[in-house]
Amino acid sequence: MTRKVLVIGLGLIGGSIALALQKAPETKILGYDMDAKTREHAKTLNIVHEIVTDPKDVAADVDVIIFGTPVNATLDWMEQLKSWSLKNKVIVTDTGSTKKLIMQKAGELRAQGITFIGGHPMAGSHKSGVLAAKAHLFENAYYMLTPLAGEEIINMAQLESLLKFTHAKVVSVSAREHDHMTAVVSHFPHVIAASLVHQLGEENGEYPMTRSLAAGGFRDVTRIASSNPILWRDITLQNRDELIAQLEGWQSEMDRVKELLLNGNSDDIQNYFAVAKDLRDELPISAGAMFTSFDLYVDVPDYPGVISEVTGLLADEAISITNLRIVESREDVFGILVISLQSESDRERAASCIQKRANFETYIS
Ligand SMILES: NC(=O)C1=CN([C@@H]2O[C@H](COP(=O)(O)OP(=O)(O)OC[C@H]3O[C@@H](n4cnc5c(N)ncnc54)[C@H](O)[C@@H]3O)[C@@H](O)[C@H]2O)C=CC1
Ligand SMILES: O=C(O)C(=O)Cc1ccc(O)cc1
Repeated sequence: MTRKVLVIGLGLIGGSIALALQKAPETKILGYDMDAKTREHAKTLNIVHEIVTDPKDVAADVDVIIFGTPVNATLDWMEQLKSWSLKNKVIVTDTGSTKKLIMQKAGELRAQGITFIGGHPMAGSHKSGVLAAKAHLFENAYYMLTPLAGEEIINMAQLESLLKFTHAKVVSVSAREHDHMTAVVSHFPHVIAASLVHQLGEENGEYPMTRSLAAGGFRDVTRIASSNPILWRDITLQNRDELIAQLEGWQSEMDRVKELLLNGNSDDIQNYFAVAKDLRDELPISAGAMFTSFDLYVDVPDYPGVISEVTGLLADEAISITNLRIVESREDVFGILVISLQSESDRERAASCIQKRANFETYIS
């Protein structure tokens, strides 16, 4: 019997899950996204087997529902789910970065006989959207599940047997533990990254050259400030309490640093950095594909020689390419050429060259 999986929200995470789960035997992946362009891309790129126009219409026929939506949208969908007709044994899960409010809502679903097991793959990137989706995104990364207390073993086993096709390491934690730990290693660092960029922005008036000097270190610690603002608005709102606690901890840490600076004791200052270095160097090398290449997506018409035409244009302008792949090219639809470049500025130059000289549409996902 074919198992049917419905993925709602086909961006970076939903798209990647859909691609990974296509490897599960006898499994049909249906997908929905509220954005028409995303639906179109998901279809063209074979991210799912079938696109649906309204999830409610197919819900009664699916075995697993997975939300790949921003966490506030997931809460809205969970509310709507209460009025849908569903299979008795349906398993509903999500991929959201926060769990406390989602698992509260899961309790309401359980009261109506619907099984919801929270999920959160700990891999991703600052990129968003369906064009960034990759089948191997979750390989070797942790994938946290947050079952409600007393969740039936059979439901957990079924979900885990599906998720094994992501090749992630599945672990179960409580929603409270989840939101605390992710605040420390993920949510709060995003706030700090954004705040550093704001601080740089304030230099613009008096020292406009500062931003041109922002090199490796600044870029490393602020990469995640380029993430999707809607995603991070929702995560921040849902994990506010933990974030406020982190912020208070950070403020005392900054007071400690201020004290070190005021005292000006060189041993103490060196020791501050030495302890941090040891802790950082001892961090387990955690997997999970984090993408830092500068990819440019180009809609190319399907005619012979089109790829060499594009690469020729870039060569003319001395723009180096680090990788090139073509994702799906079917009769009468555009193929999408993914060109990896060495830097943001190379990507900008490549985009403007291709748009101007070939008149092909480009995206940076
Ligand atoms: N970006 C990351 O690295 C990671 C994100 N997550 C979580 O995964 C979820 C998805 O994030 P991404 O894939 O990164 O975001 P994304 O922005 O790449 O994709 C979200 C998709 O959901 C669609 N969408 C938004 N609201 C919708 C709605 N009401 N109904 C249907 N579709 C809707 C958007 O059109 C978009 O295609 C979020 O809950 C996020 O917290 C989890 C792990 C890593
Ligand atoms: O790009 C990065 O380093 C990330 O931090 C990606 C990420 C974003 C959100 C998550 O819930 C988990 C991982």
